[in-house]
Amino acid sequence: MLKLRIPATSANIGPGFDSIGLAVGLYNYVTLEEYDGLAIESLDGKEIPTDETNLVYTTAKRLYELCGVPFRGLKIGQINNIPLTRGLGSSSACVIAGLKGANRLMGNPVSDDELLNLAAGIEGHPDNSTPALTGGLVTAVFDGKKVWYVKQEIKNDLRFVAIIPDFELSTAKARGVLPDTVPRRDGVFNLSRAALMSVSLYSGNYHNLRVAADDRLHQPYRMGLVKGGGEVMDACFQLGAYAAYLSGAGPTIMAIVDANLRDFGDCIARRLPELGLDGWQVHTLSIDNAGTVIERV
Ligand SMILES: Nc1ncnc2c1ncn2[C@@H]1O[C@H](COP(=O)(O)OP(=O)(O)OP(=O)(O)O)[C@@H](O)[C@H]1O
Ligand SMILES: N[C@@H](CCO)C(=O)O
Repeated sequence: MLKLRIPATSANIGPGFDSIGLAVGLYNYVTLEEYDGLAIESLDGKEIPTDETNLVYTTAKRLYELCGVPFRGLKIGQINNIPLTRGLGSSSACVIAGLKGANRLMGNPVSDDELLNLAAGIEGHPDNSTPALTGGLVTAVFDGKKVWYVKQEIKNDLRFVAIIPDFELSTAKARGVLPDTVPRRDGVFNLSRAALMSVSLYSGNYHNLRVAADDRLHQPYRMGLVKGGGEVMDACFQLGAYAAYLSGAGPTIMAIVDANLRDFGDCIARRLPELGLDGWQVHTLSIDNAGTVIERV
């Protein structure tokens, strides 16, 4: 039996739509073993699909088929700490668990880079799936077949404070509100900031982050789907965050704060009820530079 640990991921980081993402220290755990049939158990009682539509199962089965290895079936156990459909890469975590786990069960016939290509093909974009496997800060291009990427380990002097609404927002719905074309000035606005975000996080030039996190490609269109999101962003800046942005497709708001700002998470959690946002959760997370780990064989 295998046990995998897969990190949550935060994609886009403001302007890097479909191209920049990072992994954080919030983990799903998945056990996998070959089995005659299908048995999927949610070990923490969270509601997940336990039939043949389960994403860990479908991706694992797909890799067996791609490799031409007879597929008997799988027994899967899941601990699901990454909240579903909240912009923290829950689907990528399943895809990576299925691919990495199946590959190991078959004796590792496929390279990690090829697993990343397959994962991006399944997800449609590489900004969650790549850091979910590699960890760290990832800047990536998916050309439809291959992911061209750089992983950079970033220092542990930042905290990523995930402010998670009590409602879901599927990636499909959040992509559905985006326009097909954007003005050239918005393209220039974003590409300059995406480059600045990537290099500023890596180099520790955190004073750039507030400007670098601004975006005109997706956040202005999606914020209408996140009731209270604008107020939460304002509160993050009042409390001293370097930056705040819509994590992935939302609805989670992610604040980037200095690690020395130890009470930021408590302060924002106290502010939420004042904004009428009961039921939201706050997790203060560190960068995960390790990526997916096979903890036990
Ligand atoms: N632990 C899990 N077990 C099984 N299926 C899951 C699990 N987590 C997510 N999924 C599947 O992935 C879907 C959510 O994917 P979606 O892309 O909408 O959100 P997300 O990955 O959390 O957000 P984002 O891509 O913006 O970070 C769920 O509806 C479910 O089908
Ligand atoms: N880049 C993706 C991340 C969500 O999977 C989006 O914003 O739609």
